Amino acid sequence: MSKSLVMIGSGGHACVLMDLIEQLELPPVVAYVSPDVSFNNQVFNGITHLRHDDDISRFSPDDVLLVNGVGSLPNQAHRQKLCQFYHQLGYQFATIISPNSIVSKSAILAQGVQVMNNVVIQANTRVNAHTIVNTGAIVEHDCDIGANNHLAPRATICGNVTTGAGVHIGTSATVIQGITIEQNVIVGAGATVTHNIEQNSIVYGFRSQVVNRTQQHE
Ligand SMILES: CC(=O)SCCNC(=O)CCNC(=O)[C@H](O)C(C)(C)COP(=O)(O)OP(=O)(O)OC[C@H]1O[C@@H](n2cnc3c(N)ncnc32)[C@H](O)[C@@H]1OP(=O)(O)O
Repeated sequence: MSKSLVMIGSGGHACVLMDLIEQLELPPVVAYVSPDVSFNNQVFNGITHLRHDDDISRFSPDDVLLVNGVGSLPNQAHRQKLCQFYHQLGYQFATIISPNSIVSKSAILAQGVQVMNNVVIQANTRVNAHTIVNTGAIVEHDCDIGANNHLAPRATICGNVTTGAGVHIGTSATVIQGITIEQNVIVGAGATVTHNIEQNSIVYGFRSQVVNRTQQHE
């Protein structure tokens, strides 16, 4: 990666990405875009502050890559809209992979994917564009994770799971093997998903059922 970087956003997710960019010894972040005029965060000291999205035109798409530092929470489309806005202007996004993550050589990570610290992504898994695989998440083998997903901290995605676009897997949630989760689903924090989930659903909680194993196999 030889182009300089421009950070979109200046909140918590952007600060974590700034740490990773430093650890990875990537090219410098030459500017950040944030509407916040009273912003006072040491992480961005000395870096050009662009207050409006349109100010990006000070940098040619030929010279910079963008890093989407806007975090992702359920029911918030802001991050995705910004991606579309900048793509339409011809800008491309950097893919950031923490040096403290384990990513299989056979995994495929699309443009703009962000893999944070202590993530594991196993063999033959694909992660589509602009998805965040957040701190400590596990994505097992042969998964197909959709675009603009957020796998929140410590989410566990077992093997052969498919997710549609815009899915949020909440922190510490578990999806068992072979499940399909359709687009725009929210899996709540700590939930365990054992059935396929239809689009635009919210999944809460975990229902433990106790079945006598002897009777089960009679
Ligand atoms: C680096 C970072 O910090 S990344 C951030 C990671 N964060 C996450 O992944 C959070 C994911 N979000 C959640 O789990 C949310 O609670 C959601 C999206 C599932 C639900 O949000 P909302 O629809 O706003 O629900 P709301 O907060 O109004 O709660 C409604 C009820 O459901 C309960 N509830 C909410 N979330 C959950 C959950 N994950 N599991 C069980 N119950 C829940 C609430 O306690 C509340 O119950 P009550 O009426 O008895 O008090």
